[in-house]
Amino acid sequence: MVNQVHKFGGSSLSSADRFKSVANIILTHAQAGDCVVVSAAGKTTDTLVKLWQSYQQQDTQAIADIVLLLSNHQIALIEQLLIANAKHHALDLLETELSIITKQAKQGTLAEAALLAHGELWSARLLSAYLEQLNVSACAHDARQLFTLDAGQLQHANNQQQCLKAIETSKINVVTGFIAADLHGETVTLGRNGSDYSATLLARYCNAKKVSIWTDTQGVFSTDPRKVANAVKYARVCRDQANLLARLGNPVLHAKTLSPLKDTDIELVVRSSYDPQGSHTEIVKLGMSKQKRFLTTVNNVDLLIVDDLSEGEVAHVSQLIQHSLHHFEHEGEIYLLVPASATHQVANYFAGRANISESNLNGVAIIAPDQEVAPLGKQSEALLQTQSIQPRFTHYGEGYTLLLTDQVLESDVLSLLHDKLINKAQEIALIIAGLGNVGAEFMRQLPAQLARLSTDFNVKLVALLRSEQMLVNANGLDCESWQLQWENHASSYKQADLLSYIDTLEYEHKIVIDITASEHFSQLYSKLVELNCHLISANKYAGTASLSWYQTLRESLAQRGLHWRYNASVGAGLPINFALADLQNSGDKITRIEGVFSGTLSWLCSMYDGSKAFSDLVLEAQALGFTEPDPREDLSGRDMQRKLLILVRELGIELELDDISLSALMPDELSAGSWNNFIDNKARLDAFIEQHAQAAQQQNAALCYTGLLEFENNTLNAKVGITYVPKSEAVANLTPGDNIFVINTQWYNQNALVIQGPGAGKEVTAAGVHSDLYWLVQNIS
Ligand SMILES: NC(=O)C1=CN([C@@H]2O[C@H](COP(=O)(O)OP(=O)(O)OC[C@H]3O[C@@H](n4cnc5c(N)ncnc54)[C@H](OP(=O)(O)O)[C@@H]3O)[C@@H](O)[C@H]2O)C=CC1
Ligand SMILES: N[C@@H](CC=O)C(=O)O
Repeated sequence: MVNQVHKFGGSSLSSADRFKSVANIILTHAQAGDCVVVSAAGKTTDTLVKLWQSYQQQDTQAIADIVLLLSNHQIALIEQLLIANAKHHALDLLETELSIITKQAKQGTLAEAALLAHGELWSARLLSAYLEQLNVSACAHDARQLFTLDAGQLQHANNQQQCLKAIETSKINVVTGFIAADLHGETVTLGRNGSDYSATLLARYCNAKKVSIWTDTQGVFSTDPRKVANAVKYARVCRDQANLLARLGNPVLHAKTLSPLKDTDIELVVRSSYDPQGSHTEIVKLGMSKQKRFLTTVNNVDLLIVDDLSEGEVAHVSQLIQHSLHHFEHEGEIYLLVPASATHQVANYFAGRANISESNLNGVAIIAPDQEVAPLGKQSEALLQTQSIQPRFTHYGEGYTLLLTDQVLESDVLSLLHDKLINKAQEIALIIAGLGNVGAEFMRQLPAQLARLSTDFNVKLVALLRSEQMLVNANGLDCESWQLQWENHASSYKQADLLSYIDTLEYEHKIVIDITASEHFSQLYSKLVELNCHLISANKYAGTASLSWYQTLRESLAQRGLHWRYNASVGAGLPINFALADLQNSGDKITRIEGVFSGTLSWLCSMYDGSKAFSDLVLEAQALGFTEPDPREDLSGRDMQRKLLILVRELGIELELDDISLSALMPDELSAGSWNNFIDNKARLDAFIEQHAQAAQQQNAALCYTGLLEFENNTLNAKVGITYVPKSEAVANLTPGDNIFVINTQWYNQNALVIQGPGAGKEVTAAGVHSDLYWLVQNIS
């Protein structure tokens, strides 16, 4: 049974390395019985078209040159991919075919479609032979044996029978795209982007479940990402909008590609063969995804008014000019939007029934949910006028508006339209994990923050999570009354439930905010990134996980263009990460960071004067919301060690947590066992501290807990631990709870840059997370 049809275009097969990547994709994504539809390698079809033109012009020298070019290209591919008999066989066949082409060109018997078909035939044969060489059972099919047309009409019943008979269920079936045969067995082509069409036809004939169009873009974007940097890739697009995009000239999908899928449940996915693990776009049936906004450009078109247009004529002319035509009714007339290069041919076809109404037009189409079309059209006209661009023709259709003008719209104008009309409407989903000390405060601050953001952005809170329960609403939760909703509607969940919920969220951007203290939750990050979530962490576990895990996470974030903010994980609300990034961006080099990076330990050391037991102060710090959920994480120095590692990695230095030496502010034996056990033995902590405090006092110093990162003779020294600091120094005189970061750099050498202020506490930490959220929303939209 054919499970999937994969289709690879010319750019996916443009070199031997690309063929190898395609084979890898097949190895991971295809199974026996699947079909792989291929286009001609690289620019082979263009070269064959040039050969045909030279043949028509009877330019024998050009014919010889082009045949040599084709031969060299194919020989290079074969030589680099095949060995032994497979190679010799492929080279022999190629030589025979090229000499037949040369002979037919001399005799005047070349046929255009049969000539163009060679590109796909070469690709299918080569890929199939290469797969066999990799011990993957594969066979090549010439689609002229599968698809027959009679007077331009596909013979569906017959074709289906042919396909079901020919496709081998125990092999990977590599099928030529783009070509078919007529009733006499003569080659016909399926038109521009015919290989995509071949793939969906094949899927229909073989009852496949899914078609994957592997291309050089990651999917369907809100606009052309090559022209507009802020273009957003959509995870799901409805077939009707994809169809409209195609008819209006958007190059990613073509209207013909979609037609065989009508009334079927076959899934269609557009994904990148350059980034096979990356995210993609699913083209889904109507109602399975919300309608989106798109901006697509229309270049070099003419508008024809056609009289007495009968049913099927547009499809017929589209077939004739090998381009999907869009037609619409406007002020009582039927208009055809025709590429200027095809106007002559179209006008000839209608023989006196078509008049050119406007010519040499460019412009844009905005595709949007019906109710948004009119206001968007008006706004775009106004925006174009601010750029001194007057639309020559404006049409409001079902689900789109078309604005045509004299001039080609450049990237700056498209970016303006996109930012104002498309991006601003994009929805951002917030998923918040952790509603404890800091999380609850974050929620208290959220309504005011969302109100601030709402003037420009569409941010919705869609999930709240604790360790065992979650509260979700894909349309948005009311963040003022979350506690009440939690009491009434929170339900237990498993990680798989959470991930599948996030996967189905129909938002352009998703942000997961981790305000847990959970290592387990941080281990979900890679899956969240696969679901295209941006991340914000107050939690320090991901930033201090093993270097290999951390680097893999960073790579997959970068591959997907996702952000990860974690400013609150060090210094709570203090802008330490921003400062380090800015220093480095300015070309400065950080040579030393020293200070106190724990609010809890700063508070404890400053408050301790012997009048109160140290352990009682620990409980007070806990009640003030300074400590980690288990304060031993602070007392052990582990929390400060984590913070230093986060800073070190921020500087691009590759280090593991245990490379930072540590001495604890408590006796080692108290680290094991339960918190109650610790409380039972708190006298040992008090004695430990008392001893250190006296030793410090004898040196006229203060008992402090500090961290240090320095480079000496190119060697890195990173440590956290107990220090006796002379009482005259700033570190010994901190306001209780303050952090201090003393930063030396190339430019701040003798006179250090100092960042100091509250380094723990729920308000400042929650505010630090909000600062990351604000930054992220500004930067993703
Ligand atoms: N306090 C401070 O000044 C600062 C704290 N931070 C960091 O902020 C984070 C939160 O600290 P704090 O609020 O004090 O911690 P709390 O223990 O008070 O709250 C933790 C929250 O996380 C939830 N949680 C735990 N595990 C999971 C999980 N697997 N999935 C979803 N939710 C989970 C808990 O849910 P449940 O109630 O069900 O257990 C709880 O709501 C920590 O990482 C801390 O290091 C960072 C800077 C400063
Ligand atoms: N427990 C931590 C809280 C912030 O990360 C500290 O005291 O600094």
